[in-house]
Amino acid sequence: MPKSTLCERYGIPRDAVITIGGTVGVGKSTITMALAESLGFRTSLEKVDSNPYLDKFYADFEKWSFHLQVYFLAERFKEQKRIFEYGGGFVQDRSIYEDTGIFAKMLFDQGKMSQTDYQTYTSLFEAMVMTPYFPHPDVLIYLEGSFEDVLARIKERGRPMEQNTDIAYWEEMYGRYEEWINNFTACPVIRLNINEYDLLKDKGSIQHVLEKVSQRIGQVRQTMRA
Ligand SMILES: Nc1ncnc2c1ncn2[C@@H]1O[C@H](COP(=O)(O)OP(=O)(O)O)[C@@H](O)[C@H]1O
Ligand SMILES: Nc1ncnc2c1ncn2[C@H]1C[C@H](O)[C@@H](COP(=O)(O)O)O1
Repeated sequence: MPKSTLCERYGIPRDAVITIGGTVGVGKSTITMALAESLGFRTSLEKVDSNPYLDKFYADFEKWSFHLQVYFLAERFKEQKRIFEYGGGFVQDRSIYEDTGIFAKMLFDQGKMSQTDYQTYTSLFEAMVMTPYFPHPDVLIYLEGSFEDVLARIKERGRPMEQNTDIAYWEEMYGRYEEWINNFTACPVIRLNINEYDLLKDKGSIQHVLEKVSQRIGQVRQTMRA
């Protein structure tokens, strides 16, 4: 079936922006690519291999936290601009809200980023959000699973810098993600448990995700009409 027909069948606008959120290793990149492929959308992926600070950051959080956050912010800003200029039709791997609400805040709270650096970072973020390039996504698909499953995926993926990171870092992040999503209101949310689909064993399980997106977009439209 042509991809445009799939969008029509599921009532997903061709200019929609679908953002995938969730903790490290939960499966964001995998579902981003599958969803974009099935809808004929573009992807906005996090580039890990070309990140000049990530390895250094994992080796010394205090020294590199500010550099890394500014780098991620700049990369996400460029991606937001690209999405805006194409007029949507994107699946985005991680939201900018997670950079600020999870990572930067956690580093500051843990004393791994100074107050001055955190303030500079926050004011940069606020200035960026005020530009036209930051419309809210149409929907955020939040991936959730047990901590044990997420940890197993991080191990299986095997990025060396992540293997050497203390388990407490992932545990703290996992807890913060739960709290963050419970209070998230910037756009409609779909909570998707990672046991509800398995794109590695069954590519067709993307249909289940499409149905959920379709239902949520339908609900939003109904609320707007009422
Ligand atoms: N349904 C699945 N079952 C088992 N492993 C999965 C599944 N989806 C993704 N993975 C694996 O989990 C690891 C992390 O996935 P990835 O998409 O890179 O996560 P993220 O982008 O959230 O960090 C990868 O090794 C990936 O192949
Ligand atoms: N804003 C961030 N601060 C610190 N580390 C970050 C940030 N965004 C992503 N990361 C790290 C976490 C992982 O090691 C890689 C890629 O993230 P993933 O969830 O695997 O796509 O970058």
